[in-house]
Amino acid sequence: MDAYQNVGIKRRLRRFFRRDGRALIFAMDHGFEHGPTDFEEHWKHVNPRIIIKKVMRAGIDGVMMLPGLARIAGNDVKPDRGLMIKLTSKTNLRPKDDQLLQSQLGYVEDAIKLGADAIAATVYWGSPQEDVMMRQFAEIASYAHDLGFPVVQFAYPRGPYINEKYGKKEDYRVVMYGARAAVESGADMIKTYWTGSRETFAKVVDAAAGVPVLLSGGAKTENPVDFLKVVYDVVEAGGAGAVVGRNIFQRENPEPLIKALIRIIHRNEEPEEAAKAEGLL
Ligand SMILES: O=C(COP(=O)(O)O)[C@@H](O)[C@H](O)[C@H](O)COP(=O)(O)O
Repeated sequence: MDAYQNVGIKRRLRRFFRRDGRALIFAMDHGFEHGPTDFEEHWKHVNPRIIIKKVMRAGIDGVMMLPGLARIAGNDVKPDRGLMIKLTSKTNLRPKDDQLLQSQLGYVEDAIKLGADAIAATVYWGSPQEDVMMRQFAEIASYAHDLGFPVVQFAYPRGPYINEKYGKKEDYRVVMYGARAAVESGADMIKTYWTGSRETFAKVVDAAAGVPVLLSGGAKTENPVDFLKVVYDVVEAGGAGAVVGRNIFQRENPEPLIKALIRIIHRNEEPEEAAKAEGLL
């Protein structure tokens, strides 16, 4: 028999992942991490209740938010979809030297009170502050697991040594190192960067040894098909889907893009085919 908390972890993960083991999750932490200017393209989306209603209608599998935003809009996330609460963050206002640290801004209890189905935290692997984020993650994961909650790691390699040795943080060797570090530190789901090709992303997936790896969306692409192609390659590489912010909320009407992403992630449709079906081409 499973321990009680293992049942809780499995049940809660199912609110994000469909039977195919894949998920499309909407990210809405940009007002804090990047600043409200991220919403200026479509200013009404700065209101989480407006954009979350749109993504729900389009069929998104889950939503990720910081605790205070979940207080405002968590209830708009339908009960059969996953609510992920992230407990660490940083503002863009910090001095440059402190940008490589994510600080804890809430507690596991807060996420539980808010109805979370999963609890997330970032680790910048390779940062001079890596030790602080490892400890934060360990404390959050240990407590959340005890209470039956899955833990998501935003496993982002970032730091001076990485740039020196690998040239860029998206080099697959360092992305797969971050994914592996996430697995070995106890993550149940991993969010990380695109490595630029299907072949290299497949190595990241292998390094994660069965823990689902989701793409971190990145900046909005002018042509939506370009983004669909990346997500297609992610799932072809064995990735478990995507966590997407700007490519959704920086479009006035994000519903066709979300529906096209769902076709790719859950129905294995090709990018152009999915784009045509949703009127994007
Ligand atoms: O991880 C984040 C920020 O990463 P960043 O420091 O901008 O590389 C989150 O703010 C976002 O949730 C994540 O980037 C997903 O949103 P998009 O990249 O798709 O906008």
